[in-house]
Amino acid sequence: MPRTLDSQITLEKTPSYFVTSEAPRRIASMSPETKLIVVVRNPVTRAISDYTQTLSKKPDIPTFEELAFKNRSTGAVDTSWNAIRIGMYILHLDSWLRYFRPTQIHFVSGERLITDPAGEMGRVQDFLGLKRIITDKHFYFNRTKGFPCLKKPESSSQPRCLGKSKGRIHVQIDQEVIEQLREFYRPFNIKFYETVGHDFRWD
Ligand SMILES: Nc1ncnc2c1ncn2[C@@H]1O[C@H](COP(=O)(O)OS(=O)(=O)O)[C@@H](OP(=O)(O)O)[C@H]1O
Repeated sequence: MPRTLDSQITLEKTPSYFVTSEAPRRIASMSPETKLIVVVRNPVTRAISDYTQTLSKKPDIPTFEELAFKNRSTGAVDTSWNAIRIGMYILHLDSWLRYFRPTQIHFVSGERLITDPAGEMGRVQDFLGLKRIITDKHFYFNRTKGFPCLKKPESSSQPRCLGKSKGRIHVQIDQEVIEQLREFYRPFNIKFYETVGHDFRWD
């Protein structure tokens, strides 16, 4: 990590930290007062998004249904498949809570990050103890992209949207499969809401 002045904070982003079992201990031993930010979205949508991304790189993989279930007729979900396992947020959170206080962890709603980016960024800034500099005026909704974009990032006078790999069209999944996965995730989601004290309304 780079050194910082007292007036600065260092931000580092690695999506896999949250689901890496050794990460909490290592980060806590480096800096126990670290603040952690995790973006979470409906785990069913997350799994489909994850699969869509993998499929775009490896078109020959089995279908989503084949990977998601150990046994489709009994509805036994394959929790060893990463796309499924990552969305069992409460299991991962439990490992972090062995090393960090709940107040050190902030969860961003992936859904609200799209519908209300300024609101979500406002809460992130509050969590980091920063003045609310990023507000509504920094975002606009780009109809072509179908997502909010930044009006003017610091380094440029041009508007900036996220790249093509963010916000791609998901593969179509049978409604029945979606329902089975919703059922599967419900108890994990409920425990997660109780632990973080916020209902993300995925159920
Ligand atoms: N403003 C804006 N523009 C584009 N995309 C946005 C935005 N805000 C959130 N999202 C959602 O971010 C999802 C991709 O983020 P990931 O964390 O999955 O990306 S990655 O794993 O680092 O590739 C991506 O998921 P998919 O829609 O499933 O592709 C988006 O829904």
